[in-house]
Amino acid sequence: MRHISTRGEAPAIGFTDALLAGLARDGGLYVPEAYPHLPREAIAGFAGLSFAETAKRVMGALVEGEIETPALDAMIDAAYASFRHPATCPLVQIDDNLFVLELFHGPTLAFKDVAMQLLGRLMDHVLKARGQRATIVGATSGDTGSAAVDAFSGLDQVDVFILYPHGRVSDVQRRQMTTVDAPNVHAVALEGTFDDCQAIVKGMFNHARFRDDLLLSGVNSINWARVAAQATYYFTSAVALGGPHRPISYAVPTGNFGDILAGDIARRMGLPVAELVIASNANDILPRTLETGSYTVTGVMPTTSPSMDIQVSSNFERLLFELYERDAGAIRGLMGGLAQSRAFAIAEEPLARLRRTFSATSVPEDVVAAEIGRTWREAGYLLDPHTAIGVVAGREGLARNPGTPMVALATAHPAKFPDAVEAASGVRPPLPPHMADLFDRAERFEVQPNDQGAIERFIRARSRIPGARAPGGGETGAAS
Ligand SMILES: Cc1ncc(COP(=O)(O)O)c(C=O)c1O
Ligand SMILES: N[C@@H](CCOP(=O)(O)O)C(=O)O
Repeated sequence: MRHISTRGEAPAIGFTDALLAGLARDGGLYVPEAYPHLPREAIAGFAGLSFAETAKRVMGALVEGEIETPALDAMIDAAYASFRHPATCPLVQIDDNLFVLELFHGPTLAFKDVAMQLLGRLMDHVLKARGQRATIVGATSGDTGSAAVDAFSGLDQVDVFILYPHGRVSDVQRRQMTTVDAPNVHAVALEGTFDDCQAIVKGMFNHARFRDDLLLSGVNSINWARVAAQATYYFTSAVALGGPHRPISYAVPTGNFGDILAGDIARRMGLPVAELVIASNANDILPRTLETGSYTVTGVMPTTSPSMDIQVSSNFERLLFELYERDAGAIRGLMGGLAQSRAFAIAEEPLARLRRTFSATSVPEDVVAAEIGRTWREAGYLLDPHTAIGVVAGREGLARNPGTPMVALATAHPAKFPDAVEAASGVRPPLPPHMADLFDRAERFEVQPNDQGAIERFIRARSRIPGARAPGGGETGAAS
């Protein structure tokens, strides 16, 4: 299967090339030329399968033979063996027809592990087979970075540079990134926001000389393999609740639009999904876009759900590509507008499609805290602030459609955000035993200015790729 760029000006490539490429060379994001379709009977046949067995079928369809099946299956088995729950991603019922899908049983306690544990193995496998090295760059508001550090630390083929917004991630998130003593891992505290980190990462991909010298690769959800690997849990949860014989709804705490896009991918692959609800915190660019048709970037507001303190939702571009019926020229126009004036307007028909297939809500801080308290009192279940936003949105969705089961994605373990959880519920969630000494470990990170040139010099100086330490020429790339 070939993968094409949403901007239409990069060559079509296979799955493994898309895996290593991250961002396409025209600045766009890769998507498959056509989504593989899983027949209803095949999805029904997932009933009773383990998470890993389901992943083999879902990822098998998306990888489509580009990696030999025994090798892919072994990597999937190893990835999900790292989870600390026998069901990998269990469902827990917290109210009538309302379920949370716990995605946080992986090594770093957030949903990112589901894809990242597999991505690390896939990249290592492909790089070794090709005899190549890579420099992985990532932007994080806290969770992608910790998951990437865990998945890639100590690997010979890669150096990892993670940019996070200085002072804007939780202490647990920061320490997960800064206390890993592996020479190939570099945690960079950027003096800026997550959007600034993401803009620099995209800018480095758009700087051809730097990208080529450093053999750049990405682990954010701009990487097609990341979002593809997240589709599995929509299948496992839907089938557990009676799918595909009845549609299931999902409320998804959303920032960069990767997790909810994975639900849309599952739907395009044939899974009956009733509603996909975008659940935002006070950084409400997506609910505003659905309401007004105008995608307008404003300043980022710090909240108790810092991983969702995002204004530029990268993966929305993949959805726009579908809403505009794969008109890459139209996407180039919209993204040009975004780069120039921090805004674009969605045309009437694509907007109508967007409103038919998604709904959205923005949850204020006091409501997040109230939901954590309510769910603890009524169900004895402790939500992290991100998950609480999904639960609020899920309750709203259930009020619209009480007969359809609603799954709120539990994207992080409450112990990652103990201060907010304690303030809202009176309970301080402890870290699980494998992380109990996190606050005793020494930290290692470097503060850097919000400047792409400075970050490129920082990376070159620490690269283990022969020749990459020499300063490169050429213009610095832009973020769009
Ligand atoms: C805990 C948590 N919840 C929700 C999100 C939002 O997910 P996405 O960026 O895929 O929309 C993130 C960050 O990505 C996160 O770390
Ligand atoms: N919330 C994320 C932001 C990056 O998202 P990604 O899914 O594109 O990697 C984080 O925790 O880093």
